[in-house]
Amino acid sequence: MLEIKSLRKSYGQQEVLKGVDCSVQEGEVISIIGSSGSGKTTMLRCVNMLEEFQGGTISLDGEEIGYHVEGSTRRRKSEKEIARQRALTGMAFQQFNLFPHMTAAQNVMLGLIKVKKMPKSEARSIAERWLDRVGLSARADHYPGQLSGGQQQRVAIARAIAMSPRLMLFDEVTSALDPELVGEVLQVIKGLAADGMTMLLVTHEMRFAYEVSSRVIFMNQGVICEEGNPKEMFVNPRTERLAEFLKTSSFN
Ligand SMILES: Nc1ncnc2c1ncn2[C@@H]1O[C@H](COP(=O)(O)OP(=O)(O)OP(=O)(O)O)[C@@H](O)[C@H]1O
Repeated sequence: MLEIKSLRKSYGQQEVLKGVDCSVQEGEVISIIGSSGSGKTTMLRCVNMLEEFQGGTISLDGEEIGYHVEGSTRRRKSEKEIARQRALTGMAFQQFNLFPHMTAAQNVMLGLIKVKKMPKSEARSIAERWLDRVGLSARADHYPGQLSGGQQQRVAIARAIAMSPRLMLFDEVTSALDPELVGEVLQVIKGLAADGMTMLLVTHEMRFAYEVSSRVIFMNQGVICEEGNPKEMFVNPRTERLAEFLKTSSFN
């Protein structure tokens, strides 16, 4: 469903993605691992159209998405087109980015009303359903400031999924959480994986990547260095780089 071909992305003179090729099939749960600065977050941000890229293509269900810049000109897309394409992928971030003056339910409803043009009552019932799914039905009318970090992250995940994206992107969603709150968020992601949602996760939680992923992608210096089934890869890494990375990671 997702096809990334020869993706290249630079920030100024620094080339961060140096030709990434990756295809994702429906229902796959893929963890992207690798040391800091290897380009994991940048890759997700290109897919979610938060970053421009200079080379390659990203296609979702055969449709080319993303911002490709050729020389100094961007392939022009209308705002409407960008909003529609961005809604094809949902993204949850390390920082939850909830609107503090809106309740949990209102945060989830916002995109449904503004982007999907849904009537308020319908948006509310979808928000309630997803908040219930992430274990927060009793907190629907609480403001982010009244919720723990783990609860806020679960609202952020519910907000992204309520938009019915084809693909969910998770960018280190547990990194900003106190250790005792990590489990509840990982549990929600595990549940979504069990439901068959297609997802790409950037994570430093190696044990989680091992348990939940159908495939793991190891990135190093802007390229995919190794990929495969975590059960094989983590036990018998083919490359020295992955072996070294696993030694310094939390996987043991
Ligand atoms: N907005 C930006 N402007 C300039 N350079 C950036 C920007 N965002 C990221 N970079 C650089 O791009 C490189 C890749 O960053 P990226 O965040 O994709 O790595 P990562 O693998 O996700 O790392 P981490 O695990 O630390 O999040 C890094 O060298 C980073 O400093």
